[in-house]
Amino acid sequence: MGTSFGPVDAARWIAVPGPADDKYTRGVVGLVTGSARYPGAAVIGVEAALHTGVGMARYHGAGRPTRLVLQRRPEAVTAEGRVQAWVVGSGQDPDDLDELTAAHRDRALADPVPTVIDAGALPFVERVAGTRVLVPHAGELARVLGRDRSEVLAEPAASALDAASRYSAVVLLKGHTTRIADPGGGLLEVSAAPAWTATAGTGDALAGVLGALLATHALELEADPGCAAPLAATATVLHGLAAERAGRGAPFTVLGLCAELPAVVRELLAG
Ligand SMILES: NC(=O)C1=CN([C@@H]2O[C@H](COP(=O)(O)OP(=O)(O)OC[C@H]3O[C@@H](n4cnc5c(N)ncnc54)[C@H](O)[C@@H]3O)[C@@H](O)[C@H]2O)[C@@H](O)CC1
Ligand SMILES: Nc1ncnc2c1ncn2[C@@H]1O[C@H](COP(=O)(O)OP(=O)(O)O)[C@@H](O)[C@H]1O
Repeated sequence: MGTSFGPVDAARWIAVPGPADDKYTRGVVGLVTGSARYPGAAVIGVEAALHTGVGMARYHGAGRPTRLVLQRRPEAVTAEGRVQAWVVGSGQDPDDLDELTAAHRDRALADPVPTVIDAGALPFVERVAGTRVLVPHAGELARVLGRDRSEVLAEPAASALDAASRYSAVVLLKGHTTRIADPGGGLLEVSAAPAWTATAGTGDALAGVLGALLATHALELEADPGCAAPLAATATVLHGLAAERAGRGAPFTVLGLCAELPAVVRELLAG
């Protein structure tokens, strides 16, 4: 039904910095992820974004996730400032979120730049001012559509397309085959990841990879918001190939997946 999207396609969507670039022209991604309940999701998203390649990652959240992010990645910037893309909602429960994080979330959702909307931010999709990229798993998409999870699993492509049309969004429905639906009815399919990828936290990493790709393609997205769909497919390819490299037919950890991202980028650029 959809168009298959693979490594050759993905290689076209990796921004390579040139001699005239600085950290700001490369692109800054902002993350409002994690919470007291799920602090690790904050660390994973930042780790994934930095390993995908970005000029800067800004992180905004509560005290504990912020400390953990800085402990792992001192290069993360916690001061507020402009970003070219946001990642919002991984590791958050909208019914159990502190006021500071909720305020950061609401500011990010109102910023008219491309925004990755994950997990706890999905209920707020209609508030998102910029180009919307939803990254639900089947259970989350079911809640977004008001359907049963079994219905989404039975008709994944149609479900993703429905949500894309309803919310004028790119919808990346995660799974062994990941479907990327756009509001115009386009559908891309990516099957790059081993089934070992079904482990807690890999979705948080995917959101970070995608945030980095959106931030480093700000000019392309401004000229054509439709670029969000191939960029979402590219994130899925990078993530799947990094999972394959991290596990090589065996289990792996999410930080191990993130550590493989630069090698995957190198391989794709080498052709
Ligand atoms: N390290 C971290 O901080 C992580 C944080 N995460 C965050 O955790 C939050 C919740 O994500 P979920 O995808 O779990 O949320 P969901 O609410 O989509 O999934 C929970 C549902 O899974 C089912 N379920 C739970 N335990 C089960 C079991 N043992 N066997 C069968 N079914 C079971 C139940 O139906 C439950 O309602 C999100 O904000 C997500 O981003 C996850 O990404 C995991 C890693
Ligand atoms: N059977 C599978 N084969 C390959 N990849 C999978 C499989 N199941 C899940 N994945 C991938 O693992 C990731 C899981 O994301 P998600 O469900 O959001 O987990 P979490 O919220 O724990 O981070 C997604 O990238 C998804 O595409």
